[in-house]
Amino acid sequence: MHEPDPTLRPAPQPEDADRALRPQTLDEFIGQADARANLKVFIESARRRGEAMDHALFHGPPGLGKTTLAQIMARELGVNFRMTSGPVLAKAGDLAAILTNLEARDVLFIDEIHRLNPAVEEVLYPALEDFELDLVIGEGPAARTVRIELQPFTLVGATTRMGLLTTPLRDRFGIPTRLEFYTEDELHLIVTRGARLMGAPASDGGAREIARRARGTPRIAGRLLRRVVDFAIVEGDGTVTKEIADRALTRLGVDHLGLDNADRRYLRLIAESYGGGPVGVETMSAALSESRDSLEDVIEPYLLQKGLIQRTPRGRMLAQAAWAHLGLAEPKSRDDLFG
Ligand SMILES: Nc1ncnc2c1ncn2[C@@H]1O[C@H](COP(=O)(O)OP(=O)(O)OP(=O)(O)O)[C@@H](O)[C@H]1O
Ligand SMILES: [Mg+2]
Repeated sequence: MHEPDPTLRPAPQPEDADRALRPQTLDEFIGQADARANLKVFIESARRRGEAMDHALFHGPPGLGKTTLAQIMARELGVNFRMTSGPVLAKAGDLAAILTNLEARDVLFIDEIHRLNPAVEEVLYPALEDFELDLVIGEGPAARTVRIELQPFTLVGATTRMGLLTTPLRDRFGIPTRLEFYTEDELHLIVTRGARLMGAPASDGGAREIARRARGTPRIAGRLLRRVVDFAIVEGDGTVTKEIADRALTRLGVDHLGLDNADRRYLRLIAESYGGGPVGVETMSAALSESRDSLEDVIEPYLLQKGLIQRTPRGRMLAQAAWAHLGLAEPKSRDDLFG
């Protein structure tokens, strides 16, 4: 048995219900059809060859299933799942301790891999390519390098910010996979399955209302479902109907497009303070007291996907659909003003 490693944090502890809703196999996993079909082939091939699967990188907005997919991969490969994250690995030795404890073909999951310390990242390169570690032992004139052979393993990296990965790191992943927002139909299936697992009856219309307003994101769908079930139990007969879902989501500040208060504040700032833009992301970040990262990772991807904003070289601009959604009149175009 290995010593428990302090830098290996346990999987984050979401609400129990969240864990219960997590799909356990690739077949149970709904959506991401392309990614899933490809992974199935790579997993099956690695199994037949009896080798470690090639390293995989999952990127995309939060809550789309990166961690879930990594866990499923380990399960389907029939190997251990070890989990850590970029910011937790402070020193090269932290990573070395984890790597030397891996068993053959294990899956090592590194969340937020774009936040790896450069010194730690250096250690990772030869580990990924040749399953070797070069460690410096001792200091000063007595220092020497020892090479340690590792068991072949599969690194699964996850990031919300592909652009922040260094090129050498990105190039070492044989299987880069981009996760996309889910369609309303896919979320409908996810909500229906979730309601069944929670033992909460949901009408087709109720499940669809939640799906429509879940921002294309299974994690949000699960969260909204739990809140709607609360309302159904207290203010209805326990069934998730379209009416209960609509009432609950409106009370929670989730509008018909699935936008919440933070999304609307973002749009209103561009509309009301900057005449529709363009406005730079740093300015937005200061005005909203939100970190630039959370604007770029969490808020903007969905607004872009919905065609509510545009990114231009001079900053963010409101699209026509956003004015309509906010119920505001679009100002006359600058051509009209100056023409
Ligand atoms: N395809 C899916 N079907 C059903 N539920 C899903 C699916 N994908 C994700 N979920 C659920 O959504 C939640 C979030 O998934 P997960 O933690 O894997 O997202 P993530 O991409 O790792 O997010 P983050 O970037 O924030 O770490 C989990 O509770 C999981 O049960
Ligand atoms: Mg995750």
